[in-house]
Amino acid sequence: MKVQNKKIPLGEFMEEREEVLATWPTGKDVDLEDAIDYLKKLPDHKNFAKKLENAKLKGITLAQPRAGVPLVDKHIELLRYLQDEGGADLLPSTIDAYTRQNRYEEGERGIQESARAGRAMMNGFPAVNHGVARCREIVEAVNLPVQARHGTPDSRLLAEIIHAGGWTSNEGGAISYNIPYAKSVPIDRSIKFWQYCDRLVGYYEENGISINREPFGPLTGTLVPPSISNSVAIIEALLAAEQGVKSITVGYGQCGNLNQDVAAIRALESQTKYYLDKFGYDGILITTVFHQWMGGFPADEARAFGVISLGSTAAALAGATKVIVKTPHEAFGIPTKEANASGIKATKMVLNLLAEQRMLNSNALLNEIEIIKAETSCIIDKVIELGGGDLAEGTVKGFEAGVIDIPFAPSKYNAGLMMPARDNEGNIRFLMTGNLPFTKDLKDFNRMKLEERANFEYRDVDFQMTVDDVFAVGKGRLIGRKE
Ligand SMILES: CC[C@H]1O[C@@H](n2cnc3c(N)ncnc32)[C@H](O)[C@@H]1O
Repeated sequence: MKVQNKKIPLGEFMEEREEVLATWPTGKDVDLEDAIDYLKKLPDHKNFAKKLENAKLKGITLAQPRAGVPLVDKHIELLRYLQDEGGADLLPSTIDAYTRQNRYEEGERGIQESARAGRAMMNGFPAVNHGVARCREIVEAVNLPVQARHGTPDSRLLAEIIHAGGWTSNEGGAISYNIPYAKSVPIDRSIKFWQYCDRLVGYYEENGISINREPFGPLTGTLVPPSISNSVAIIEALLAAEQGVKSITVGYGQCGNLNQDVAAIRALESQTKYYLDKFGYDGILITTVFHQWMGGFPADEARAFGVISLGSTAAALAGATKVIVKTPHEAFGIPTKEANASGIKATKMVLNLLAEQRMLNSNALLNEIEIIKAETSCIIDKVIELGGGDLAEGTVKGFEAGVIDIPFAPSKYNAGLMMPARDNEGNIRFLMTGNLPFTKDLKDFNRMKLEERANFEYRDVDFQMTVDDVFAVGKGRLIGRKE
């Protein structure tokens, strides 16, 4: 399938909408004129893009949980609790796994079973099955903006329903909701799916409605080097801007070394701006989101709060616009509303204590920013070259060539030739670069940093470092030190 990084012509887009809205009965309730009218009436404090813009202006970091249960009344109860008791600044609706695979029949069954059982029989909120009117009930029941968070390669119908339903942000992207989430969705298909979602946001923007888009930063959430996740975020930001998206939140998942985590956010924000400017997209509101630790969590709740507080510290010192909150139930699964609220409270305690503080520009910080930017530029510039100047085509070719390569990704379209490991301070480095287009200097730098650790631990630089690092945090350490 031919892909092109070009804004979808309105007529072509409207034609495709007919087909998308017909894929499930609730699609027929989406009426763009009615949706624009409804969204125009939403107060600013319920608009995701506006709340992020305000936070960026004030230099504050907002706290947002993940949360989703199958039934509307229970979901409203949950979100109100996280708003009132937890103190959330922004609200999610985490979408269930069936909806993420467009398996709406099972979504329907999941709703019936949850109603019958009196408890959640699915791991999220099936927004497509519930439809526009019920999504609006949620927006009307809370005082905060609502965002769809999920992992859907084909989010076209979901995007139509949630935006018409008053949810003013959608998370995801052609790479970030495909490669880490699906085994066999071709990149060219997910690029087209997400160009549609972004074009829908572009249509709302052309009609005076601000809607935020948030590429999923952490990807597989397992030892992902900052330049890999930053490259993906910037590529998805550029693809979104071409379709008319004006509010973009680029994200990053905490890796654990405080200096590298702050550097990653600083590099991400400035390089996103650099590439958007370079390709002539102006007037874009760029914000950042820091995801608290996405890897294995300690089962002990007190230790879990330690991890949550470290992530909050990194987000605050980095000056991220938003932080995604974990809960003390992370090691077990879907949290209770109480556990979810306590994760937010712990996070906001740290954010408030650090409100007036930022990581200072030390040599270590500036050097790490430069390394991340240099690695990221190598990847993005090569992707554009492979595409003959077209970013969409270059992304397809980039994955085929292993120029973009995400560690531990399930997708069969991911090369899987690169391998990460931590250096002696816990920074994520490249143990193997596979076909990543790094300069010799960058490869030598990464090798040198891993040799420092190997010498310190009297071990070889090898894959065992990676294996030990994968399990370290669950065991209460950052670096998987040789026993
Ligand atoms: C991206 C993965 C993250 O999403 C979290 N998650 C997934 N579904 C839900 C859910 N339904 N409620 C709260 N958190 C959730 C999960 O715990 C993990 O931290």
